[in-house]
Amino acid sequence: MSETYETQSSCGDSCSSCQASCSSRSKEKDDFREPLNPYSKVKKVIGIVSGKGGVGKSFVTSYLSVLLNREGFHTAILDADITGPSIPKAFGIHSKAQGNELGIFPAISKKGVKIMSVNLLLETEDTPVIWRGPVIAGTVKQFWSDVLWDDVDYMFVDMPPGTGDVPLTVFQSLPVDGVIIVTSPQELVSMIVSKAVNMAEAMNIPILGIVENYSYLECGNCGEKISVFGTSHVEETAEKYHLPVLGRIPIHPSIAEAVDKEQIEELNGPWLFDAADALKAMLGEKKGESKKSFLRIAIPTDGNNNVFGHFGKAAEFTLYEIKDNELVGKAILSAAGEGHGKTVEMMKREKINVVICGGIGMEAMEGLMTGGILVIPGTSGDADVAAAAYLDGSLQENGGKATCVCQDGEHEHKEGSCDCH
Ligand SMILES: Nc1ncnc2c1ncn2[C@@H]1O[C@H](COP(=O)(O)OP(=O)(O)OP(=O)(O)O)[C@@H](O)[C@H]1O
Repeated sequence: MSETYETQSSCGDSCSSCQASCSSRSKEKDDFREPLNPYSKVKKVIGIVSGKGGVGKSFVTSYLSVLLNREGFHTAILDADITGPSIPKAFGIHSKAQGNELGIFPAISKKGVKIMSVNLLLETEDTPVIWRGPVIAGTVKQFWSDVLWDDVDYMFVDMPPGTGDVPLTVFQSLPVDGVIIVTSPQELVSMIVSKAVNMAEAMNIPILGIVENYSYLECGNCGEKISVFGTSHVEETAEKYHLPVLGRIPIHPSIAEAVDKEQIEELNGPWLFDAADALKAMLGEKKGESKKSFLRIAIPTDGNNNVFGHFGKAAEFTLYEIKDNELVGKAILSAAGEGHGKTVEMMKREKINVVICGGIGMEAMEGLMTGGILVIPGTSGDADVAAAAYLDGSLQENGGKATCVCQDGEHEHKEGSCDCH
């Protein structure tokens, strides 16, 4: 890449303490980047970086997305560690990415974390990715601009390890709002963290803090903390760069087990609560305060509680009101089947968050998505079952992928089915 970043900023010698809103960095950064696709809104992009490989960067990325998702935030992971993608497996995702003319659908975990990784595009998961820096950066850019992320509060980017050409190019491809540096307690740590700090500062990206992984091992009998990798230097390193320590994670069998069993969303541990609080502060949320999750799901139904085959022709929608993942209300909304334009407007008026349907025209889908409504097409059968499947995550994994997104007028609309295939 011929362009280089402006390393000076109006923030003085160090940009590590400056906030995401620092105007001196936003303009010059934008010049390098693809725009986010028009159907997505991402509030904060957080890069998880490490000065070297194998320090648990992917675990920190995944677990932070899980913690904030648990609190009701919409979280996503862009797996930019292209040559060593390990994120989908930790969430038990083995499906392939699907798409349509509007873009690529990310995989959605059981609890609702959106994930895009090169592993979702490979023929088989064990195919090695042997690509050079510019190709990797091109793929990461596409993950940013071609994936239908919808509405995301925090997008976590699992950066390629190290501070060489590849992570640098990836950094330049994305509008990162802040980075968290992951490290381990070894002698080398100061030098490795220095490199990561220098890289972030050269890019004018604020550093949110340092997380130390593999900090210690706790004896199961006496509770003694054993420093397996030697005495930690994280505090003095953090002090040197005026950065907070956002977490010290022990070597813990439950972590390795949760990742190996593909159940990271079931893991419980307090190790990254400070990091989660620092991230919440970026969106003005209070420490320890949980964002309540209210959800309004609309499903076109046929009068017998079955999913009706075409969104725009449905005479009624069944509305499900959800609070904290529990059904708190169910009602019928009359739609009169007046066509997709009026139906889209009705969905916006009714403040619907998710539409689950059978077939849907491209224009209607576009209208809903630009209104910030998540669309899951290709669903049939009992509407209650579909709504429940959405809530437990199985609809996103199985249904909705057989996307029946068809061009209006190019197929017959039959009651309860769509003929576009
Ligand atoms: N604190 C921990 N205790 C136990 N196991 C851990 C811990 N942190 C990470 N692991 C395990 O170590 C392995 C490597 O972790 P991870 O994939 O997160 O590293 P990484 O830094 O992303 O690696 P790379 O830089 O090579 O991409 C994983 O199997 C993970 O489950």
